[in-house]
Amino acid sequence: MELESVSGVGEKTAAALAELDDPERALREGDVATLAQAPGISEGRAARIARAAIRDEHDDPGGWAATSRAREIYRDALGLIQDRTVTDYARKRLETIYPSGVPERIESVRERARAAMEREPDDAVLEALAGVEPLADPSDVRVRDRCLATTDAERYAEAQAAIPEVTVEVVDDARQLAELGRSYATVVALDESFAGLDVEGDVRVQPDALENPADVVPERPLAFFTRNRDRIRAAVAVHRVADLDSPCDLDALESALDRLAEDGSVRGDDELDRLTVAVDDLDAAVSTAESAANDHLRAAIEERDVTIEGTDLLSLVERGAGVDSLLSRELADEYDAAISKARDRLIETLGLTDTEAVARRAFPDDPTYPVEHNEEAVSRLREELTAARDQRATRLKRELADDLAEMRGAAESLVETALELDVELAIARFAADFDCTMPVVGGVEPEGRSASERSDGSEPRDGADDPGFAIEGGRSPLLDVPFEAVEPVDYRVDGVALLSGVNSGGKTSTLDLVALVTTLAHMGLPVPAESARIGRVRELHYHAKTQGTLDAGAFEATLRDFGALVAGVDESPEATRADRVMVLVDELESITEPGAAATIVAGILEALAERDATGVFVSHLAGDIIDAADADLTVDGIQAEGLVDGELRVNRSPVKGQLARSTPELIVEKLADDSESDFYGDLLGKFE
Ligand SMILES: Nc1ncnc2c1ncn2[C@@H]1O[C@H](COP(=O)(O)OP(=O)(O)OP(=O)(O)O)[C@@H](O)[C@H]1O
Repeated sequence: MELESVSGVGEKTAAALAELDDPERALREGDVATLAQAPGISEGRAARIARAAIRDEHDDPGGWAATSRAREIYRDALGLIQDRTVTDYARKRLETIYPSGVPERIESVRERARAAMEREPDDAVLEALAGVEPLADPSDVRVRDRCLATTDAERYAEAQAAIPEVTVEVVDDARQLAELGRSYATVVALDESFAGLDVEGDVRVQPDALENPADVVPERPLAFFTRNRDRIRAAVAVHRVADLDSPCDLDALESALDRLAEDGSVRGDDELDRLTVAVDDLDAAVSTAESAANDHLRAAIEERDVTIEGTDLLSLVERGAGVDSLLSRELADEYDAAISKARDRLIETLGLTDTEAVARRAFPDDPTYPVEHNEEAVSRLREELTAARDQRATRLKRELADDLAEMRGAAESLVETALELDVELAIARFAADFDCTMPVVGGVEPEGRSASERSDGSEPRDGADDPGFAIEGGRSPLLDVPFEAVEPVDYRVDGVALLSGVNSGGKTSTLDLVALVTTLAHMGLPVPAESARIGRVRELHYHAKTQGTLDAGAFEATLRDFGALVAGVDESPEATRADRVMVLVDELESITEPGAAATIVAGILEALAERDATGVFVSHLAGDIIDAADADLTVDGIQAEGLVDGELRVNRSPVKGQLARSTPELIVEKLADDSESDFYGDLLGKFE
């Protein structure tokens, strides 16, 4: 896929995306989280790019939500599902689900949503999901205990490029190589010419080392697991609690991860632990052993009566000799015992085995008082212990890297499956929380079968493929009352209809419900209704109520919008199904004075009705609009069933073909019933 061929992706964005490991995959799969890792690409932009890529794939012109209110309803619908995600990934991933008029696109999401609705959202799974995140790139690895060596300048550059984690040294000869052997725990010589060379330390001759970098630096493959250890573990936990099929032996993966410490080292190896402690505690152990020797020697000297002949004393004083020679003569045995104690103590404290001989040299044979360790021997011991520690650590890393290497693909798929499960569970919870069902969209049944292609010979559902919509038991989660208190609404419209109703009867809420159900249906998602049939449309135009009368300029602009809308539908006189639009308008009359408004709304409705559009226009002027219209217009009404304790009791489902009585009329009627006076009766008569 050419990155620049994605709509809206210019040269700069394409360059940013190209920095990703596999931008084509991320685009194809709508992986917003990965796209957002490209430099300078925000999450919002990443979601737009992913949507554009999906649109391109489906030849989808976009722009289904054609007005700002329609886009708000889409955001609200998406928000309801996003609120039910656990991971940030799923939240962003859902951004790639958008309303579309393209049947293949709708069906591909519906397929997924159907599978999602089969899932049981379980608290334990949600808890486990909390630790899952998309896999991150490991940070750069730097290894200091190993080096590569070569005599060849070209090979040097090659080595630097192939294994940048270690230092590459140029050597002239075996002597220089041997020197390196003393500075590094392991030296890998790249030249064949060194084969058979016998030098001290861990110096290997491996001419093919650059072909297998993981062998030299097992830290490289391990870095992926070190960086992502906790995420992979969480994904394993998700697979266990959700009882998902796993691509590898989860126990083996977990136990391998258990061996990996947070800093990338291998843990749980007694020998490595011993060597690590020995290096760390060496100075302290030497000084304790030294003190023990001195304590022994001091006690011995204190207890001892030393007889010294006069001539000896004289010679000592004359020669200015120290007491050492006296010590060696008189206390040789005691000194030996003290030194031996110090050596044993050092070996025992550090648990030394292979390096015992060097450790013994840390305390000299020649008697001195106080006893002093031999710094050179201690340094040598430190070097040997450090090299042994590092060599063991590398060997263990190599073994662990080998074990884990074959599980990398499985680990990646575990994390991906867990994250995608979160997307599905969010849809499942949305569907469960709001009693949703899969709607019939554009004649395609909930289970994905087209009404016109029934292979089992059964009759298609009546009117499944018709324009308009029919919602039964629709309950909008966007209402300002708790969902349990939302009264179900039945509403069906074929063509265009005026919706009248008492004040606060729920006209705007009904439009919102129709917009929400239509939007969700075109996203390929379940809808909050007992059942719903939605005619497929190319665009949704939802115009919210304007606050107050518009000035001349704004009024003209609004009229132009409607003019363009009508003209847009008009462009395809053979209005095929794919060209249909849905228009929802709330109290357009508020833009200007009532008389003119009724005439304008009537004109727009007539034009839309002629063009096979689906439309609902909420209006308090429904009666005047019908009068102003030349054609027959349908008017539905949200009726008050009466006044109870000064409150209107409303039937929230619009009654087809009935102009709703207004609130003032209902109040006058109540007063006429209650009062003796003829005034109210006469007033009531004027409403007819
Ligand atoms: N289906 C419903 N179930 C429960 N409450 C509802 C329902 N529909 C509407 N309501 C309640 O009625 C209130 C008024 O609804 P809405 O604003 O839709 O009425 P309206 O007819 O458009 O009012 P207006 O006459 O001001 O245009 C809502 O805020 C909500 O509290």
